[in-house]
Amino acid sequence: MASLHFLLRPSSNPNPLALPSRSRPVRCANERQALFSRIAPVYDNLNDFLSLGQHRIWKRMAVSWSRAKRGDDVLDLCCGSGDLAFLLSERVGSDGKVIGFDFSREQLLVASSRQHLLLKACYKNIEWIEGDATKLPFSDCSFDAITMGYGLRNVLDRCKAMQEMFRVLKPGSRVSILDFNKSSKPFITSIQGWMIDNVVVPVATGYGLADEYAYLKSSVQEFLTGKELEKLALETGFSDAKHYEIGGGIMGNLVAKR
Ligand SMILES: C/C(=C\Cc1cc(O)c2ccccc2c1O)CCC[C@H](C)CCC[C@H](C)CCCC(C)C
Ligand SMILES: C[S@@+](CC[C@H](N)C(=O)[O-])C[C@H]1O[C@@H](n2cnc3c(N)ncnc32)[C@H](O)[C@@H]1O
Repeated sequence: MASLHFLLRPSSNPNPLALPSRSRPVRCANERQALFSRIAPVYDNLNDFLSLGQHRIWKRMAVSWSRAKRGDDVLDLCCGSGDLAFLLSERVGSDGKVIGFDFSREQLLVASSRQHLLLKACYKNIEWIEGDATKLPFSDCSFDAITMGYGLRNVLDRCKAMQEMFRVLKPGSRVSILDFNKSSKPFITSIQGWMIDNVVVPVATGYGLADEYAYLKSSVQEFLTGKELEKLALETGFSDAKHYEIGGGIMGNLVAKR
């Protein structure tokens, strides 16, 4: 029986029906948690549709850059519905162990149900844990690799999340962080903004999730550029950090070595 381990705690969102207004930025962790729980039922299908399946390629690249290998203990932070955790699971095999970690129980429930539906033997090596990326419940130097897909931009205290990743990684191991690229090229920024305004938000509106997807644009604007991400990693203590632009510059991936 595959492992399902949620740290049980009451929902921290007192009123999940109180949607944030598009004019008001999503500022507190509870609001973000509620946002990701609301989009959980459609998240996977919308990613496939909106990226024309490209996000699967970007996620494979992120997992490959983590250098996770057979038998490793690995962590997928902000795992959501589990795409990167499933890819990691195939790489580390049944001798390895994958932890998918997220603060949205609804996302973890989707991940866990996919784990049971996909029926691959190696997926038994995945455990889902509910918690906050800025307070990881793991000992120092526990993991051989960490991945994080579309997570860091959404975490309120990015410095703390980076410090926690550094703490739980074994020396010599890598973290691979995939996200939208906050480009310094105005052309890329305009294309990205145009896609969100004219494709992503109109499609999401059809599911009653306009505000949730409009948040995407402001979150990319408030994110760090590739150079700033490299600087953050080095300041956190990582010995090496390199940011790669992918998907024509729309996406980026930071690889940092402890
Ligand atoms: C992978 C996608 C979205 C992930 C995602 C991340 C978030 O932080 C969210 C926050 C709140 C709500 C939703 C999300 C969320 O879904 C989909 C990305 C779609 C893009 C707009 C990219 C479209 C790309 C092109 C179709 C492909 C072009 C590639 C080519 C090589 C130039
Ligand atoms: C856009 S989704 C990405 C999901 C998945 N990694 C993927 O690539 O499809 C962002 C995820 O980060 C999680 N998240 C955001 N802030 C978090 C935090 N502080 N602690 C734990 N999870 C967080 C959300 O619940 C959500 O599932």
